[in-house]
Amino acid sequence: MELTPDLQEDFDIVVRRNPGEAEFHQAVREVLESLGPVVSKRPEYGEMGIIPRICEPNKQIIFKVNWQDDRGRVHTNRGFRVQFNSALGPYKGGLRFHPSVYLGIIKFLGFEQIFKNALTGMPIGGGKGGSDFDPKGKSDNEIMRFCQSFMTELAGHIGHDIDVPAGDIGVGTREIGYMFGQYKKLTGRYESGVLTGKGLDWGGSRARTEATGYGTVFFAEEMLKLTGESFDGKKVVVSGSGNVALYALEKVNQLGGTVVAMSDSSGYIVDEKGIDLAQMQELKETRRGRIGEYAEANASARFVPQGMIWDVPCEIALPCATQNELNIGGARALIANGCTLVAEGANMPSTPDAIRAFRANDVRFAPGKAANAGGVATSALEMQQNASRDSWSFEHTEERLHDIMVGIHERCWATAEEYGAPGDYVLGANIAGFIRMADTMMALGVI
Ligand SMILES: NC(=O)c1ccc[n+]([C@@H]2O[C@H](COP(=O)([O-])OP(=O)(O)OC[C@H]3O[C@@H](n4cnc5c(N)ncnc54)[C@H](O)[C@@H]3O)[C@@H](O)[C@H]2O)c1
Repeated sequence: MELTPDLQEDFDIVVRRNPGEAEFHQAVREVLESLGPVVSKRPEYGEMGIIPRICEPNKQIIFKVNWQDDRGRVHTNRGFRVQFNSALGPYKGGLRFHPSVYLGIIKFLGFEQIFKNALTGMPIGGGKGGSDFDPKGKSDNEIMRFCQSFMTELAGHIGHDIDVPAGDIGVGTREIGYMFGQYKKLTGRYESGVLTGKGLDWGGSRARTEATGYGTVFFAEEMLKLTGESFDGKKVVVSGSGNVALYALEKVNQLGGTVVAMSDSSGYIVDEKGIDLAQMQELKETRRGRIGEYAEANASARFVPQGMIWDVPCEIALPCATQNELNIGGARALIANGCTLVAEGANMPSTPDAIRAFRANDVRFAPGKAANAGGVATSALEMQQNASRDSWSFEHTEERLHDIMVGIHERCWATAEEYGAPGDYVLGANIAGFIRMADTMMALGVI
């Protein structure tokens, strides 16, 4: 899609200033493509330089992380924290440990995060961090030593009123625990609100583990309701088998749908009988095994080591693994097999040409910054519980999450309609998130 000349100029500056950061350019372009109608309606945003200010992170911190493996060998990784925008509250966003991590990945995720957090309506700014450390195959002690060393470098930059990291790919409750322990030791303070995704015994929130996957399904449920449909009896494909994917599976099951395929980076499994949650949790959360083992244990399932999970016929697709995992080939396969709804549990899993194909073929499409916002929203609920030294029930927290997702859906839907693009959740999410941030930045002055 073409950009208006002013937005093109803003985008050219982003590309020039951040060379080689393809994912960051992709995330910025996708947002700018939606903003044409807003900046022409509200020229004051242009006069106050809101867009260039939003595209430039407040701070980008890069640090060295040395650690020793179980045989005493020394390794050096790189750590990142990008504090993108704090107009609406302390920086908030996860930490990713994966060998593909470099500054461009963290910036794309941080940029997405500021719009997502704005959309939730909660008092949280946007940030993201991580490391090129590969947790795969590491012992528990190696993970602990890495997390401690990472936090030794990060601790001086975060705090419950400054920046509150959480989990993402490769970072779950175990890693948050080791990092929280090290932060406590370094600072001498029990500052519960400095990290979210904590264990329930030490300040975590019920339903946080489930929140991103549940929230994605709640969002898709709202989309279905508009045409009088539900998950009941629907065939669903969920990519990934990590935190987001597992709890999307659980909620789809609860709503009467059947998840027939899931994946990890080694391939995918198909089980027309429906994938069993308890077995998958045991395999992925407890044993941390490879997905092919599920097919070895279940006669009704088969493992496909190569190829594309999107070839599996389904009515609903929930990409919940990683960025750019659903390309034009995947989109064409989904469309040809009759898929009518795609909701992103992962961040930016669909490539721009895949999204264009969904639009052109009337496939309802929910972008991650709206559909997966339940995770960060529940992190904000965890911060609320920490601040009041309270602990809510699972039911209460899930109900809050559900209400938040219904609210985000409504906001995206109404905004898309207001700007003349009914049903365009990409445009609705980008504009609704942008306006809340832009108005706040105007109110706070040029700082
Ligand atoms: N955890 C959260 O609360 C949260 C919130 C919002 C968005 N997200 C996004 O959801 C996605 C998944 O995060 P997660 O927390 O479930 O992480 P996770 O580490 O628990 O799981 C990641 C999953 O993706 C799979 N995967 C990674 N690279 C892959 C590849 N190249 N091909 C196929 N599968 C691959 C892994 O095997 C694993 O199953 C990410 O895009 C993340 O940014 C997570």
